[in-house]
Amino acid sequence: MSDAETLTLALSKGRILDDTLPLLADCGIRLTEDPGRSRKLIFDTTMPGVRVIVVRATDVPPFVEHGGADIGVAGKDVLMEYGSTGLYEPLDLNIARCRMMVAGHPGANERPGRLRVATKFVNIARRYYAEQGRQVELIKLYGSMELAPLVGLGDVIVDLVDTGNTLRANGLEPLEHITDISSRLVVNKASMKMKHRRIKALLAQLAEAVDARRE
Ligand SMILES: Nc1ncnc2c1ncn2[C@@H]1O[C@H](COP(=O)(O)OP(=O)(O)OP(=O)(O)O)[C@@H](O)[C@H]1O
Ligand SMILES: O=P(O)(O)OC[C@H]1O[C@H](OP(=O)(O)OP(=O)(O)O)[C@H](O)[C@@H]1O
Repeated sequence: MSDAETLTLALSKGRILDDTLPLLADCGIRLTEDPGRSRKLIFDTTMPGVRVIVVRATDVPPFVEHGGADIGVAGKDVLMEYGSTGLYEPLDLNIARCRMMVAGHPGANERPGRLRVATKFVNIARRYYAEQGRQVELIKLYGSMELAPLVGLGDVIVDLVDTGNTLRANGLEPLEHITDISSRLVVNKASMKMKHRRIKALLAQLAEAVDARRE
């Protein structure tokens, strides 16, 4: 199959890969090697002309927007933080569901004056507090946000919460709900035109697989 007909799908290791592989399998697409056991970054699949690349979660939007992949799966958090309009986002895959929350010690968000907010989601936090008309100081972190309020690095955090176990284990509480999060299928705009027939068919299959799981 020529390159013009090959579909490249960008996934990220971890939750997205774990949750997307069963959906792809429902569409008859299986990786020919286990990505969990391989150091490879490009995987063939059982569907001719469909290959999967494995990138960091935050790298899925730039890979898809700039043509390194035709299609990708990314969390809404990652897409909101990325902030570009250069991607189509045609399908909510309803996987990796969680909530973007403000969290901290009880009442930490009610502290008067400029709130210090530790987060890896600085763009989302900036927009959220701008809408609230609240002055904040943002402290950019790359992980383990829950640690910040425990050691006095910021008053609150903006982070993802699912079961609430991580917050509880660290004596913190969810304080404000910012938005619900799930993973979305994103498509390169040029690929949508050039490979329309193949992408449309895959989208329809995935939409069906997502619906079947809701039932
Ligand atoms: N606790 C959670 N429950 C459900 N979904 C989650 C949870 N945490 C994150 N997610 C979703 O899964 C996506 C991928 O998260 P994952 O933890 O696998 O990667 P990451 O740690 O953000 O990536 P990286 O290690 O490259 O920084 C997130 O962007 C988010 O949409
Ligand atoms: O409410 P819970 O079910 O406890 O989930 C919330 C945790 O999940 C995510 O971290 P993740 O597990 O991805 O680890 P990370 O810090 O390595 O990103 C998020 O950043 C929280 O720490």
